[in-house]
Amino acid sequence: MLNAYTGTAVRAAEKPLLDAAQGEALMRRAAWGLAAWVVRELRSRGPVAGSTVVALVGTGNNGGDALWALAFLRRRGVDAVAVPTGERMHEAGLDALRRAGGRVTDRIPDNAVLLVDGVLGTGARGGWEPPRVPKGVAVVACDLPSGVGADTGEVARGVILADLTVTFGALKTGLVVGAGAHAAGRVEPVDIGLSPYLGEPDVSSLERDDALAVFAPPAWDDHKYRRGVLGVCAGSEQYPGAAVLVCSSALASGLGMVQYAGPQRTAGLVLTAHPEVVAGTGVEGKAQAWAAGPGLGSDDEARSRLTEVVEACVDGGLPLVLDASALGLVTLDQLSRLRGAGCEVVLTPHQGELVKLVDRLVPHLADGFADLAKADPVAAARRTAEVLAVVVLLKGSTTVCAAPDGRTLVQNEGGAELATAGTGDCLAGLVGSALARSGPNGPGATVEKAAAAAWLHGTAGTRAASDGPFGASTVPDAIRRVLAGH
Ligand SMILES: NC(=O)C1=CN([C@@H]2O[C@H](COP(=O)(O)OP(=O)(O)OC[C@H]3O[C@@H](n4cnc5c(N)ncnc54)[C@H](OP(=O)(O)O)[C@@H]3O)[C@@H](O)[C@H]2O)[C@@H](O)CC1
Ligand SMILES: Nc1ncnc2c1ncn2[C@@H]1O[C@H](COP(=O)(O)OP(=O)(O)O)[C@@H](O)[C@H]1O
Repeated sequence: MLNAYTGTAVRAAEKPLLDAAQGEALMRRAAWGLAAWVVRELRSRGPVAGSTVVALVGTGNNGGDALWALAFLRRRGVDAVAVPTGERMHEAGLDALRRAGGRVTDRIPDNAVLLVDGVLGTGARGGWEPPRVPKGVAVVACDLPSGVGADTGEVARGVILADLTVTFGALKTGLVVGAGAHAAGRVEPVDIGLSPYLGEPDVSSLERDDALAVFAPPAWDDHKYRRGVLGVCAGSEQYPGAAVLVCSSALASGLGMVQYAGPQRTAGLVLTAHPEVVAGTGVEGKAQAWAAGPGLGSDDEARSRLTEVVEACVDGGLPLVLDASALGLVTLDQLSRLRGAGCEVVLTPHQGELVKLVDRLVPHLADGFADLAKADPVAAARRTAEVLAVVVLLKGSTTVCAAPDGRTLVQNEGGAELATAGTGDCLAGLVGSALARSGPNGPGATVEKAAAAAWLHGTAGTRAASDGPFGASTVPDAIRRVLAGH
């Protein structure tokens, strides 16, 4: 599990150390870590000594880190060049650079092989206008790419995309969410001794082992009902394929059984693709969790199919994931009855569906909510989860999974290749599978099961993309490969 903290929290954690006159020591530790990563980057591209490294240096402590790092690099024989972006530079850092034999110029030298972005860090207010960075120059951001909001990942205006971000004290939320995560590239944290002062993380991310624990292989004495039975209520005359995608993904994740409830023609398609699915028109059976919504449509039949599933979950205290059409049909009364029955409930909207859901079910939050969902998806998912008292999995370039108590997991495994019709149906099948496998009383918080599904889905998407462009029907096979360790 990786933990990330808001920039505000990291600054608060620095405070006791700054009050104890440890500021310069912290900065030198940070700069030493940055310089070490720059050396590794240089080495992977060619010789270290004699290569030109330029740093864009802002007016604050972020610039100070960059100047100290340049001074350390100069001692390794690097041609270390500072380019100031403001009226002043950190005094001690500049002094260190000068003493080490580095130089200050007003433009990026043509022979620079690596650029350190040391303009703005956690003290940034808004964005800036970056200069043009020559092609082929590696970019290493100091603490975070300048212009990325450390608390949210919002990019205000102007940012230089980094190949690597070396971040100090702790991962920042802004480096693992949305545009900030994209701008940061690979992220390497450097320990500067803040851990005792950090408190609870703002958001966390599941790593491979955490996610695979949720999708663990069967125990030697398991039987099919112990491995989990997922009920699927998806697909319609208009969108029959959704039913197949949900069932295929659930099966690929290794369940004991998938039970399908839907009209005959759709059931026929499901059975043609997967004869092992137990299909019927109603919800009777042995389902231990339900996935409802993909391709259901919005007519009376869709509404009554969803109602049937909700009632089955309320009666049995079963977990339920609601996706796509179900997000436009579910009522506040149904959600409250599910909660009352102790059911685990996960809603899986994308940004547009979340805004509509809030408009319809939580009108008092609706004002400005569309802007919030765009700028700060973590806050938007959290607020909705809290008000509706369910887990919200908000889809997008970052998948945000928020629990009603505020616990939030963010996953970034998938790339934009997943933005193709039907991949959300696959994700619904995986969330359903995670809920069914551990059963209603099984271990692991609901939000972790949702995040594990997002991890598997994103990793499968990346796996599928490595073979070229793909459609959603390829995702189940990629899920199997990921679980097989290929
Ligand atoms: N505290 C420590 O000892 C440690 C701190 N550490 C490092 O310090 C970083 C935080 O440093 P920080 O607080 O000095 O803020 P920073 O991010 O450099 O930016 C603020 C400066 O930029 C300016 N400015 C703001 N917005 C702007 C804009 N849009 N466009 C242009 N200018 C803008 C603003 O100037 P002002 O406008 O206020 O005059 C101010 O001077 C942190 O990320 C980490 O790298 C580590 O070394 C560990 C030890
Ligand atoms: N730019 C992106 N980067 C990474 N993943 C993305 C991106 N865009 C969409 N996705 C993922 O693709 C899936 C699309 O789901 P959804 O919008 O419900 O599609 P559909 O309804 O067609 O199945 C989600 O899991 C989402 O997180």
